[in-house]
Amino acid sequence: MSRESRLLEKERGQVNFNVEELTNIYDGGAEETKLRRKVADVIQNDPEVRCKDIGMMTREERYIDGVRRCVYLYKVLLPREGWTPVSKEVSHILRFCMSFGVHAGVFIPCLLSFGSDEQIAKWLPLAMQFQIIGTYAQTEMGHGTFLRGLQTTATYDKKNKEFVINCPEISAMKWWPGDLGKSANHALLMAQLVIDGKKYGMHPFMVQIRDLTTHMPLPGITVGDIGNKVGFETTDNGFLHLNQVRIPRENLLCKNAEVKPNGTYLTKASDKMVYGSMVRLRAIILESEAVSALGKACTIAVRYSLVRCQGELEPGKPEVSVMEYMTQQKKLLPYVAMTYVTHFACLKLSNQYNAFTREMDNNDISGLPELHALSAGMKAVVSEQCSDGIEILRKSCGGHGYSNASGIPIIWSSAVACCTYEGENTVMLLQCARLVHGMASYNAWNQSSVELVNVVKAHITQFIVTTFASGITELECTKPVKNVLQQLCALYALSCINASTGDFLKVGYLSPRQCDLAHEAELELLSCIRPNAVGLVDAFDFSDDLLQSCLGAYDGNVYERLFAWAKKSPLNKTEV
Ligand SMILES: CC/C=C\C/C=C\C/C=C\C/C=C/C(=O)SCCNC(=O)CCNC(=O)[C@H](O)C(C)(C)COP(=O)(O)OP(=O)(O)OC[C@H]1O[C@@H](n2cnc3c(N)ncnc32)[C@H](O)[C@@H]1OP(=O)(O)O
Ligand SMILES: Cc1cc2nc3c(=O)[nH]c(=O)nc-3n(C[C@H](O)[C@H](O)[C@H](O)COP(=O)(O)OP(=O)(O)OC[C@H]3O[C@@H](n4cnc5c(N)ncnc54)[C@H](O)[C@@H]3O)c2cc1C
Repeated sequence: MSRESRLLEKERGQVNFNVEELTNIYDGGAEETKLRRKVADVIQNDPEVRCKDIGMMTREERYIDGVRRCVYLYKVLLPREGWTPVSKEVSHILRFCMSFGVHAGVFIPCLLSFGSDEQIAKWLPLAMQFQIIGTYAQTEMGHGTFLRGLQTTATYDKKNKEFVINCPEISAMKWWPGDLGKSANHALLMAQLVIDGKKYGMHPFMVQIRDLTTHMPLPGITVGDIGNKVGFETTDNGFLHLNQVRIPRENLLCKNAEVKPNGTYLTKASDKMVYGSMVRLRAIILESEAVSALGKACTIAVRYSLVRCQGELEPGKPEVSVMEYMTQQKKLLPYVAMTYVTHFACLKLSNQYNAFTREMDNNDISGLPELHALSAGMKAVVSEQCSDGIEILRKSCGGHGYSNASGIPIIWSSAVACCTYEGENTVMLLQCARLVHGMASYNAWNQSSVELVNVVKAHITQFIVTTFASGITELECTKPVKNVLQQLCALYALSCINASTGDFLKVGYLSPRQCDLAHEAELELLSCIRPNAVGLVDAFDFSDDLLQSCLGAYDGNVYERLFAWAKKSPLNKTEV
């Protein structure tokens, strides 16, 4: 056993709470843990679909690997295991990053949100069996945030009972939709509806873009991949230009509004229902795309920091693990706390979303404005805090943190996108401010928007802390687990306060002495939590396969893994 493995084993011996109990709480119960592990075992024991190290792959190899694994998953593995795309098991499969995230996670749910019963009956079975592969095409080259500015039009042709879809200029081209570039043959396309020269705003249309046999683009369609990005390498974000493309009248997804054969426009629900898909995604992607990513980065950085020996605390004494340095504890442990605290706040948000969908089934959408405000604010605050944290955790691993061998750069490159998609964060914060504080006149409004953004960040952080604090109070668990959760709650709250003492001092909410006390209390908590650090990240229960990290493996064998990984570099195929 290597020295590093022995160090980690010693650390695990001093954890003072039941790690399995905390895993069960994090998962939402022992049965959930059992289900998640069963799925992980099935995935990891099937070489056709298990996670592999993509660190050395080209962009094209990563895309092809993601598509191949995904098709195998749906065509072979799910039927073999007796699982359907809506089985609970599949919700755990999304953790194993593959392609078709937008098809499965956006296109299909939006079809269910916007389609009539007949339209769902027509397209859903095809989508579930991948006979059609869809994208959600809303954003254009020239507009992403300002939806009322979208330029793609859908003009109703009464004579032929068709819509004519057109991108009037280059900036109207759809740009960014995931799975669009090479995979999708259909698009759930958002366009401005026009009837007899009158504009009715953004509406959803089902548009076939490729031939189902040859996969060639249909007439009037120009489609392709937008090129290399910061991350999301397994996803072919694409461009789509439509030149006078005709679709049947029946392809307007008409749960909320329809156009009669004679061109009469009939609305059936609030025009805000068209925004529903964005509320849903903001409410449910945070856990899988931001918080889970932070948990992986914490696992890697904590395990590595416990085995990385560097320097002496006392001259002449043996080298210590970098986790003994208070600065390292300050870098890592508040983000371990954030993972737990935001995980449970996101759970509350998704529960609120599910409650809203039940109200919506009874035609009650009165809760939509509040849910829009909370989901927009949470999406902005949590995605930013998590992605900022992942970068701090990467830097805390020194040089090896800068290598793909650590696994953290790939984790960060995917998580940070959550600050932009589904609503750019600043815009989301301002939406939350508007709904929480009311809309002043546009000029007073723009002049105060910088402060409003900060006010909303504080508002949402307070929601996160109070949600977790009340959740712990109600939680039935052993005392050691409750104690460590209370420490994490206090650490997250204090780290947020200490990052903003200026605001508290400015308004006289805290005195300078109280600010000193808050700072001292945080340092004391770091020391209290330090002995449990490895147990807290072990409780996330990320397998080595999921982490794909030479620094964060469960056994701590960092150096052997690093060297074995480097030797696989394509540059090492030849000595010269
Ligand atoms: C489980 C998932 C699995 C896999 C997926 C994995 C990864 C996903 C990766 C990528 C997917 C990404 C997809 C996308 O990015 S899709 C595109 C997302 N785009 C956006 O979010 C656009 C953001 N812009 C907006 O939301 C609006 O334009 C904005 C709200 C910013 C401004 O609206 P507008 O300009 O129309 O004016 P306002 O006066 O501000 O609003 C009008 C009115 O409507 C209300 N409103 C606005 N938005 C919403 C909403 N979402 N829900 C409810 N209500 C909304 C707003 O409050 C105003 O109401 P009122 O005051 O009563 O007039
Ligand atoms: C990885 C990834 C995947 C994506 N997947 C999809 C997809 O599947 N389907 C899809 O339709 N789209 C997708 N998108 C596009 C995404 O939804 C948009 O990029 C996003 O909505 C932001 O819009 P934008 O790019 O036009 O930014 P802009 O709105 O142009 O933002 C640029 C800057 O302007 C500021 N700004 C804009 N408006 C305001 C305002 N009113 N007040 C104050 N500041 C403002 C913003 O804060 C930002 O700083 C994806 C994007 C990414 C990165």
